[in-house]
Amino acid sequence: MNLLDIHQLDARHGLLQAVRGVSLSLKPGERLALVGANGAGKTTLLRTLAGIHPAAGGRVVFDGQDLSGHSAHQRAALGMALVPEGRRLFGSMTVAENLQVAASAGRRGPWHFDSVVEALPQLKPKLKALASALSGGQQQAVAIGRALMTNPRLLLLDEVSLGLSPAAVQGVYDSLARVVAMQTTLILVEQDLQRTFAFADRIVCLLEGRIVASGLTRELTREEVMDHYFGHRRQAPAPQEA
Ligand SMILES: Nc1ncnc2c1ncn2[C@@H]1O[C@H](COP(=O)(O)OP(=O)(O)OP(=O)(O)O)[C@@H](O)[C@H]1O
Repeated sequence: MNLLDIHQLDARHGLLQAVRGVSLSLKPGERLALVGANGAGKTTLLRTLAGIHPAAGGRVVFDGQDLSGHSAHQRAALGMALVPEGRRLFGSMTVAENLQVAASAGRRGPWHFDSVVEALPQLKPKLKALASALSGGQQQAVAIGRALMTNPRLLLLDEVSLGLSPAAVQGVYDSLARVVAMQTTLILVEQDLQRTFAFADRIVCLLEGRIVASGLTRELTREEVMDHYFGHRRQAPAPQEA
């Protein structure tokens, strides 16, 4: 059985339709990457799944349960966790407090304070530091840790490498490798196609809110994804003038 089934999902910002008839399914343990140019609708789609942004149409079924009318809090309790773009930590709280406060929103499971810190060892020396005093990579690790504390069955990760140094990005992806070893199902929004290809089982490309390409990572090339990314079609050569 699928963990997630999205049927014809629409989402709007006022008059602008940011997500248009998106349908996709996810099996337990799958790693799906959402790619697309700026403004393609990736963030809106993740936020709509998490219940932070309202759907304008369609249905989301999570583990057989229709989530229509479920609040973000109810979705978190069922096992959906979003790591938002920009991290949104509680800057005046310590790292440990940021992690602990998330536990109350979630489910019971393998993730607890000690296992999260073990998966994110860069946090160990920083547990008593204020979140606002951390580097970007460390803050990103806290944001991932905070999501893990809810014991998610589906982890939604929005641009986790945005604005980080190459070393910090590597640290975040090393942590994610430890997370997926726990069979966590996830949807990842990532601009770096090299990372996407190395990490995801399946890629879905959005353009202007619609799915324009979808396939197993091993069956796609980066060139094919880039073509869809910007809505380019390979054009036949122009006929030669006589
Ligand atoms: N709060 C908002 N108010 C109005 N329009 C918005 C809002 N947020 C996003 N949009 C618009 O909705 C569309 C989809 O934006 P969204 O942020 O979902 O795309 P994205 O693929 O995540 O882009 P990026 O990679 O730049 O984050 C864009 O046209 C964007 O301008």
